[in-house]
Amino acid sequence: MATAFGGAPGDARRGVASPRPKGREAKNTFCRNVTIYGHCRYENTCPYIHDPAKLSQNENMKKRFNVDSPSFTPLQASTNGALTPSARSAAISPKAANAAIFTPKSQRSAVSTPSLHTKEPATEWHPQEFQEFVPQTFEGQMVDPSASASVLGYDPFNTSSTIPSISSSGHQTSSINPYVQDPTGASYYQNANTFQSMPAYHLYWQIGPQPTNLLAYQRTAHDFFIPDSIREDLQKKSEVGRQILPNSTLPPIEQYHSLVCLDTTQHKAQSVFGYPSWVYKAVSGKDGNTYALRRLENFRLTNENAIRSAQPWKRVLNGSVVTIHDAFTTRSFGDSSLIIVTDYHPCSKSLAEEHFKPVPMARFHGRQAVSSHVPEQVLWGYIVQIGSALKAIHSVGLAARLINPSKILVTSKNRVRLNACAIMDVVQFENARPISDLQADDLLQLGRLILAIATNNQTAHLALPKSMEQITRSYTARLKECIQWLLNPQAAPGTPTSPTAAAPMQKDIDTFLTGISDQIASVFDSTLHAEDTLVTTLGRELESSRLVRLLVKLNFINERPELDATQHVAGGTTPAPSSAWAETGERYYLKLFRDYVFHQVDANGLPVTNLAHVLECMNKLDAGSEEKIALISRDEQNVLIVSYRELKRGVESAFQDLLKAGRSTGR
Ligand SMILES: Nc1ncnc2c1ncn2[C@@H]1O[C@H](COP(=O)(O)OP(=O)(O)OP(=O)(O)O)[C@@H](O)[C@H]1O
Repeated sequence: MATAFGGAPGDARRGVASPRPKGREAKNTFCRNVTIYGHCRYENTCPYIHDPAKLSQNENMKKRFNVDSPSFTPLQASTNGALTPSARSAAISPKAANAAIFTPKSQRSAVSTPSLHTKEPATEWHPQEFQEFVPQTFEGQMVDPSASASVLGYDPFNTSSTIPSISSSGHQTSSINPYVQDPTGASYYQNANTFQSMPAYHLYWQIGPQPTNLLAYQRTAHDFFIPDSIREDLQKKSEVGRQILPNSTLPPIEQYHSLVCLDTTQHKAQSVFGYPSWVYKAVSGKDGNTYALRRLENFRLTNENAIRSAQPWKRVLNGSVVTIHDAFTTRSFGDSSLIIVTDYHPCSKSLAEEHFKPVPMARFHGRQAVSSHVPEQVLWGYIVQIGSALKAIHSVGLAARLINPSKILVTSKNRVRLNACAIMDVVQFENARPISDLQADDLLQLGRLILAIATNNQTAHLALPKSMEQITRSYTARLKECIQWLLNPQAAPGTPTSPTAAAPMQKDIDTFLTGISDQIASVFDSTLHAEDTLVTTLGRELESSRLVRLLVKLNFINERPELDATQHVAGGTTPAPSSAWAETGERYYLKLFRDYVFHQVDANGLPVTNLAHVLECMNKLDAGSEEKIALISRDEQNVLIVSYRELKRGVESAFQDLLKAGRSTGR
């Protein structure tokens, strides 16, 4: 059996001597027999030289370097390093000028590192098929990098249907903007207009930390989708946000309809507002958004200006304040009620529910669960977030007035928002206190809130020395100092707050934020980490949506015999109705590919539902990989060997025909 190199297997191991030289080569070689045995038995017929004197002069000269050797001449500067045309270079075919740029193998194969011991399959070279690589996104948009955006007339924020670009000839051309709604929907699919063999980007670009024990090309199924916890959380929120009560007796209020009560308490006593209060989720008929409506039952408006005091709150847009949208009174419930319209945060609960809700333990016959210790970092998170909310509120001359565990919403893990702003301004409009008093009171209430959560006791401030002892035992001196500062009454002018301080300590939100700046930096850093994680997650979803669009495309085109008939009538390329998808048709393999991807069965004929297989196939199809797959007909009589590249070409052409057919029939 001959190997690829023409020798018999094992030749190399047996150490066979190299073949005897022939012709001119032999004439310049001294016979080894003369060297070893002193004479050659075949001197008459042996092609080697037996007389040392007969060795050619040329051969000797070649081996020595002497004065006759040609001197070294560098290439002429004018040629810029290029070889001057010589007889040798002239022999190269002019076609070589069109040859593709050399690309190292390792770069060509992005799939895996090529093994040094594996032979590359011999590929036929068709120069017309291979072009110089140009990233697709910029194909036809090669611009002078020095050209400014204004010269190009390109406004990245303009949503007009085309993006002007400069062609290689320097003329401005228009290319499709894939982000614009287009009636045909064609531009929504990547590479809609042309067949492109390689995607212009690296799929599944990795951001952030990776599992270390995987090879470069390996992925886990989780790498393709957002983490289960986030997905579950978002899905729950979406479900709860869309929830409606079919037989609800709650009336629509103004433009708000589909009311759902969010309060689980059946019997309402007077709440912190002085009125029984209810919270509803409702959909606005004006903008279709969902809002939270807080209703204060039996509220009588005695002064028109009272309701106007909610107006400035609309301008408080802070991440730690539930945004206020509107305030009005209504008689829709059969009484006179005050309604405050705020942002709706699905699946949220109050800080009271988070930290003070008794958890009955069935195993211990109704006894309450032992309180759990709240980590200090969580408490600092609350302090910084509420501090930021107070900064936004105080700087527009308002006061939060209610910093109470039941009126602070926990909208996601450790994310809190003040939820009762504006209400006290309306309700206690007549007996309003000076704003400086109210703002100082905000700081005091914040101190009580943190003390209550840290000691797991809502009335901890009533037994302050004992509570502070508890804080000393469980938390750092830094946190204790912070709580003490907040709980201290406003320093009177001229009273130094520390023995070393000459001037009285000013007690306002700015002083407070300056005092906790180290903690703000640490919370800010955690927020940045959380943001990085979310961006990574978003990146994964980007690729999932790409696959969804490819799947949609596949399903649009697969098995459309009726479309072939339309094309035939409309002058399409398909020869006869339904023939393209028939067993002899040019699109038959797309049908088989669908079976290959989705309808696989195991050796026992049982369906295989392997997500990794589907993702692998879809990505290879999208990339137009050269890899070949065997597609087997359903009766198992025929096997078609097709590359993903051919499949991709087939998908594109079928989809283009589909679009053409849609346009020609006016659909
Ligand atoms: N803006 C909002 N978005 C989403 N849910 C909210 C919103 N405001 C309140 N809720 C939900 O409504 C529930 C009740 O809120 P509320 O402020 O009435 O608390 P409460 O404990 O019932 O206090 P009170 O005894 O004063 O009525 C909260 O636990 C929360 O789940």
